[in-house]
Amino acid sequence: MISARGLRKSFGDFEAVKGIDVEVRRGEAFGFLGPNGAGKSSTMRMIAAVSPVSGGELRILGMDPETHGPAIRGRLGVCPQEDQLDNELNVRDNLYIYGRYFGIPKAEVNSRVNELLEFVSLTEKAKAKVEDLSGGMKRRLTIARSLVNRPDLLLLDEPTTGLDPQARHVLWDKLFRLKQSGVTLVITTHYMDEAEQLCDRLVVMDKGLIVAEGSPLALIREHSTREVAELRFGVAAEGDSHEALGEKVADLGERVEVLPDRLLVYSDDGEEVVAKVHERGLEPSVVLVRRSTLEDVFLRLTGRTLVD
Ligand SMILES: Nc1ncnc2c1ncn2[C@@H]1O[C@H](COP(=O)(O)OP(=O)(O)OP(=O)(O)O)[C@@H](O)[C@H]1O
Repeated sequence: MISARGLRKSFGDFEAVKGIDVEVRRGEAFGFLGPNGAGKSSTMRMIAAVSPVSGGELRILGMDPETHGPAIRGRLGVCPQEDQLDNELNVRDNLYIYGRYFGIPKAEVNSRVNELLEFVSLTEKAKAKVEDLSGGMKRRLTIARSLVNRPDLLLLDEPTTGLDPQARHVLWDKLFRLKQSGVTLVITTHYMDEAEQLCDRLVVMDKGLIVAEGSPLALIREHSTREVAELRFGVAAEGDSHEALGEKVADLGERVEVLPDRLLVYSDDGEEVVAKVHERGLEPSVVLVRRSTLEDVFLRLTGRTLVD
């Protein structure tokens, strides 16, 4: 569906995407995970055929975006980072106008709109004004709008940024069902839980480069341990700095990360780490044992957290 080789994007002297290779297969949910400024949106805009490629090779649905932009755009669904809905129109008309814009005949557009309203659970809001919708409803309407032309490939740029946890889960459910219906999804996100929930495969991007690639599970297995013990110490605990405390527990795991507010001890058995910490007379004020996530993978590969 998408094939990129040495893909680059420059803005003047600044290179936002520094030569990446990406292969997205039909029917999968593929993610670009990375912090703000990693180059995810710049990549997505090239894939959407709305921003020219600065270097390398890109094929979307087998076509070159430089020569086949309109043909590509006609077969894509694009859900941008910001909802660009028409506030003057009601919910239904937002979809209707878009369908007509794609040249779909009136009768067909009407049944398509009904179908989409049903799919995103907005049938009862069909006559509501866009400005009266919640953030989650607006996102769902934006997704419905991006599906008007029955795309094979749906591009979603940060689909749940700014939504509350419940609205995010509702949206994930809709995206999951779309994937089951055979639509290929390409998602950018800086939420590792979103990437873990939705993506079959993903690339981790940082500063315009791909730093890792694989399924969420494979990435975690390859770059982290099964569990992590998070230890927080009170102010001036033991009279030691975090670095010094990190030294004291360094041998308890495969590795230790010293963050400004906590220590992370990586081991396959977090409870055992905690027991040994106590045996050494150290008393963290907060202890949490959890499984490793993509956040740990990112930290391992870049030395930074995703929200830095
Ligand atoms: N039109 C532009 N002109 C100049 N610089 C740009 C432009 N668009 C993006 N950039 C820069 O390119 C870099 C990558 O931005 P991009 O939006 O692709 O990152 P991102 O990973 O999508 O982050 P975000 O989550 O903030 O959108 C950033 O440093 C950004 O400031």
